[in-house]
Amino acid sequence: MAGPQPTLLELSSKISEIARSMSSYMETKNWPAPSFAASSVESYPQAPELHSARMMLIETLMDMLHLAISPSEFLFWHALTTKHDVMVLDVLNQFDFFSAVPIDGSASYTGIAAYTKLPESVVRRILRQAFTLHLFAETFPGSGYVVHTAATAYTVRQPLVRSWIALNTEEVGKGCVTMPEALKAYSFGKEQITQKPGECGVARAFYNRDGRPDLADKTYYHWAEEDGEDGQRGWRERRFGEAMQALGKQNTVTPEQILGGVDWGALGDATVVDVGGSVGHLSHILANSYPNLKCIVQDVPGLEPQFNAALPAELSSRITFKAHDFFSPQLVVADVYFFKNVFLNWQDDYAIRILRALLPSLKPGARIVVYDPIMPPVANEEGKRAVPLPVERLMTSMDLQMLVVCNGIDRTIEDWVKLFKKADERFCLKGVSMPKGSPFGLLEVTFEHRTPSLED
Ligand SMILES: C[S@@+](CC[C@H](N)C(=O)[O-])C[C@H]1O[C@@H](n2cnc3c(N)ncnc32)[C@H](O)[C@@H]1O
Repeated sequence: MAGPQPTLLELSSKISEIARSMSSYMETKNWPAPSFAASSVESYPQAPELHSARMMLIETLMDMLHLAISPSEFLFWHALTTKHDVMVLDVLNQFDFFSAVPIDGSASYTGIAAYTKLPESVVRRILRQAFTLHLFAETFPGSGYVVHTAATAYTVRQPLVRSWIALNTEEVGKGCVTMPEALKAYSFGKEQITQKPGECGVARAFYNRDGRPDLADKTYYHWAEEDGEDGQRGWRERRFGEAMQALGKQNTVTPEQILGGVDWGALGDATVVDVGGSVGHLSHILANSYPNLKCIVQDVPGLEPQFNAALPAELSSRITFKAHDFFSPQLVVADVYFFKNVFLNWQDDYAIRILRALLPSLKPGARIVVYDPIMPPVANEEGKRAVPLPVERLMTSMDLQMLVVCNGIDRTIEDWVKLFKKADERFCLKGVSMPKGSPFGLLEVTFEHRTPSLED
């Protein structure tokens, strides 16, 4: 890293300055600030100016923490602690420590051991590391009685987050461990990474351990759909659906940001196909905001019961579910095909197949709306970080999540332009809206259906 280096003192005064301005802003608006207590508010309010300040505060804190630890100790600490942080979260979740402690009271170690059916000695050791992450706490250090903190209380109030934790710790976490093995097997010494979903870290960990070529096209979704004994078949798929719902409930992204710059109202009585729409949470937002819209959620058949369970009665006449494989020709003629967080799962060969599968039903002027991460450039025109460090870190982690789970990718704007052109020259990128501070973008593409002329 060239150029002037920040000092601890400079960083600490920047931290105080931002913290002061955030606190006074919150006070003037009468907004309570989050605390460690179980009764704390769950998050900061959605105000763009507050969000920017918060990202800057986290960036500065991250820089200061790194400097305070020192370069050599950082490597030792990081390699030692982070995997145990993940393991501890996994154990808390799998053995349901969250229910073992009452939300408005405390539990003894003996009580937690009885509830979780784990030896008390291991309960104490797991919790001791958890406390260092503000996951549970003792009423006071050494009291022997454990209470919820704000973060663990969130799992009680929003239980779907537990499926998000499980997806990451139990499935993606194992895929991270086998990722180097997958890279050695399929990509080492090659110009490009393999495009095949069955050759990723998760495949190597679970369903294609021996690298069988006949399983190279098999995806995480196929595996999640079929895994499990008779009555339990599809449990991973259901849990994945819950994890997506939990992510959808995260209020860091507002419905306005998801719906972006598209003039949905101007569509009038239109049909929107929510392709790969999971249990329909995006369609709920759309149908709620625009009473003239009808939505058809298309996804794998196993998600239909969860779709039905999640569908609010007042929207049931306007949102329906249709099992559909998005690699097969699209059969529904619609005004808009909305793909939210779908293409990130697929390398270009597959993404192009998904786009081309739409062609049989695309009428002139039909729109394809894509909501997906848009990978920012590393640096802006001034040669500075293009996005704050915590946003950069979330983006790189999401990109690697795609790599590990399905050999997918988070694309830059240039990648998107190339992808649409390669899929079909008639796809025309009309606009991109990226809410400030958000890693996601909304791409609006129209299908310019030209009658071939003599020059063509
Ligand atoms: C990352 S999730 C996104 C879900 C939802 N759109 C959202 O934003 O929360 C990708 C979705 O694609 C679906 N999917 C995967 N393969 C599919 C296929 N071949 N045909 C249809 N849907 C598929 C999955 O079941 C899953 O719901």
